[in-house]
Amino acid sequence: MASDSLYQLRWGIISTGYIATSFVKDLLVDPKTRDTRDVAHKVVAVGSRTVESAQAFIDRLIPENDEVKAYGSYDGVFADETVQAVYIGTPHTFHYDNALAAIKAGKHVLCEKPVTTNSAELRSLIAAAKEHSVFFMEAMWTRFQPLVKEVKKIAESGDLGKPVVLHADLSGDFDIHNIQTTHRILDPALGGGALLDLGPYPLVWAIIALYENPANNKAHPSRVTGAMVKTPISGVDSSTGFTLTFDPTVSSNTESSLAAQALLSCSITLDAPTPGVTIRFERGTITIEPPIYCPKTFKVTYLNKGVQQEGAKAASEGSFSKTFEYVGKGWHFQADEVARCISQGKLESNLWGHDKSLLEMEIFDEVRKQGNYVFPPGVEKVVEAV
Ligand SMILES: NC(=O)C1=CN([C@@H]2O[C@H](COP(=O)(O)OP(=O)(O)OC[C@H]3O[C@@H](n4cnc5c(N)ncnc54)[C@H](OP(=O)(O)O)[C@@H]3O)[C@@H](O)[C@H]2O)C=CC1
Ligand SMILES: O=C1OC[C@@H](O)[C@H](O)[C@H]1O
Repeated sequence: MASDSLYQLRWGIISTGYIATSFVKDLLVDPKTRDTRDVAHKVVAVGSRTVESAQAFIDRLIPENDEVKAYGSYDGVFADETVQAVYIGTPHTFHYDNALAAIKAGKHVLCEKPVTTNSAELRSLIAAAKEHSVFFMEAMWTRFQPLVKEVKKIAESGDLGKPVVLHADLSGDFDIHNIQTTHRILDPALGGGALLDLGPYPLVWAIIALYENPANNKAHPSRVTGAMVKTPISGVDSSTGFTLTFDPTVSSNTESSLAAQALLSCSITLDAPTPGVTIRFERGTITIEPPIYCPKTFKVTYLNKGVQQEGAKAASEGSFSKTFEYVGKGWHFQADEVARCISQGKLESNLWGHDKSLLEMEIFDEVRKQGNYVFPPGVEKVVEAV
């Protein structure tokens, strides 16, 4: 594709709940409002468990487009030849089956977080996507926020030194004493609890600031610890704390000089704290204001400590803050990445590739193991052979 031409991606939408609605509203925002000029989006089909719900979704969100097809099943969207890419917005425990069906139908896939319920399911999906030569990505929208690009630039410039400690929390009060136990946040059969729903966000910040730091050289954390508080209402985790330790290592395939820890937490009974993320470096601190999934404001404070050390760069004095604004809620940036990758024939994103989703799911497996959170039988469609 020539770089000055516009590539329009034709989407099929799976499910009609909260996140599918939010995503489609953002797909309909004019890409030029965010200075995106190379890609654009078109919704061509919507699949729901009932055709009435699919049609109501279209009437509500895309009333002026009478070419969008409504299907009373997800399979209808997978079989639709006009659909190039499928967006999956069902509860966690359906992601594996829905994504696999889409991949087998030859569709590119953007699947909500957490991409699967465990790492074995994800490995199976990655293998299927490669076999069918389709693009596959977890909808980790935070990674594509404009603020993240800027924070990474500062964090990796060397002015602040290396990162040492990262604190991140995403909590949200779901009023768990007054909602039904069949709500996806409480029901273990839907992968309920804080870790799988909110945990991806503190973790994505650890991946952005520590795992992706060039000094880490893509080494995995050498230790992961986790502990869970379970609610007696349904047995799912109401709060989870987990830590990742990155030790300097030299091995046959990696050499990392990063010595850092991430202290991460999430809760379904509390509001989000401020700041939501604190990244402490040798010579300064970056804080991120909530919501940490689509943050708009960060602050950098320079300590100017140790600048006399040989090789240390002199940092600026004091502190500064920066705020970002854009039209829409921020889900469109990941859609642009999907369209861009597909237009370039890529099967995964460089920014949020398969390795990062796999790291996420392996960490969640370990934290659930240490927290003794076992899903009901049948939830995990693929399990690792022991
Ligand atoms: N990226 C983000 O910011 C967010 C991501 N999410 C993620 O999106 C996923 C869905 O969350 P959310 O939109 O809040 O959930 P909702 O309950 O609002 O919507 C889920 C939809 O999935 C479909 N569905 C299929 N089977 C079932 C079932 N057995 N029970 C319930 N729904 C079913 C339904 O659509 P239909 O009837 O049309 O088939 C339903 O509307 C989760 O994995 C969550 O982690 C959620 C919120 C924000
Ligand atoms: O992804 C999410 O972000 C915001 C939360 O409120 C929601 O439950 C979660 O799924």
